[in-house]
Amino acid sequence: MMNLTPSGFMVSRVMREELQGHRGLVIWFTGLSGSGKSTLARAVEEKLHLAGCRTFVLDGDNVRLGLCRDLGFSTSDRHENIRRVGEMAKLFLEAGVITLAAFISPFADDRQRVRALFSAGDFLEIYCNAPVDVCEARDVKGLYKKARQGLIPEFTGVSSAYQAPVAPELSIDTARQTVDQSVSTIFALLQRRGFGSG
Ligand SMILES: Nc1ncnc2c1ncn2[C@@H]1O[C@H](COP(=O)(O)OS(=O)(=O)O)[C@@H](OP(=O)(O)O)[C@H]1O
Ligand SMILES: Nc1ncnc2c1ncn2[C@@H]1O[C@H](COP(=O)(O)OP(=O)(O)O)[C@@H](O)[C@H]1O
Repeated sequence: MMNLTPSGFMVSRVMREELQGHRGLVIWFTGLSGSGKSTLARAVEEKLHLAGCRTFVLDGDNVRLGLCRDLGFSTSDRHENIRRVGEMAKLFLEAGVITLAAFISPFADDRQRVRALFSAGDFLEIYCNAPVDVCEARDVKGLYKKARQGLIPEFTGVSSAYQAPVAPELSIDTARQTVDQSVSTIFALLQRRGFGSG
């Protein structure tokens, strides 16, 4: 394409991980608006941080105010949003960080392309599974109400599709579980993968 040569640096991912004492990881939360992605990403991050891990949360709302401020919610803009976030998560992984990405990421092919950026074991997909009526009843930001009034076009679950993951590493029923139960379920998986002390 262009005349680009990736640089080799003196400090590798493995050297960073050895210095800090744990591996990097990408934990990707997908689900409807209000399904619990941000809540769980924040809670898991806090617990990992207190256990001495280097962490960072990438979240739809904050990324869309900066890096992706030029993007809206059309299918092609969501596609570009998830592509950029996937690439950013890859950079964070090289930096050795445990990255918690919380994006609706409604389309299966976009999520698959993100997954393909990573080696097995470096990427965990967590489906925050709650029916749209539960998310709508929560209406954390009042967006469902606006979407039903026709004030927000292409709103996921109302006027834009959400394709549920078929084989995520974890599917969490956030409609039935408490936040604490969901955090424990995630930590059980992380501990099986050698992360955190619980
Ligand atoms: N049309 C439409 N559809 C869905 N969501 C909308 C829309 N307009 C604004 N918002 C707000 O944007 C947040 C979702 O951004 P994402 O980057 O996660 O979306 S996507 O993955 O590109 O589909 C989403 O945040 P969460 O509620 O945390 O999911 C909303 O606050
Ligand atoms: N098991 C659970 N996991 C995550 N959130 C839950 C759970 N049970 C109830 N909730 C509530 O659901 C809401 C989810 O909102 P939020 O995390 O902003 O969702 P999202 O980031 O997916 O839009 C919060 O008010 C949270 O307290």
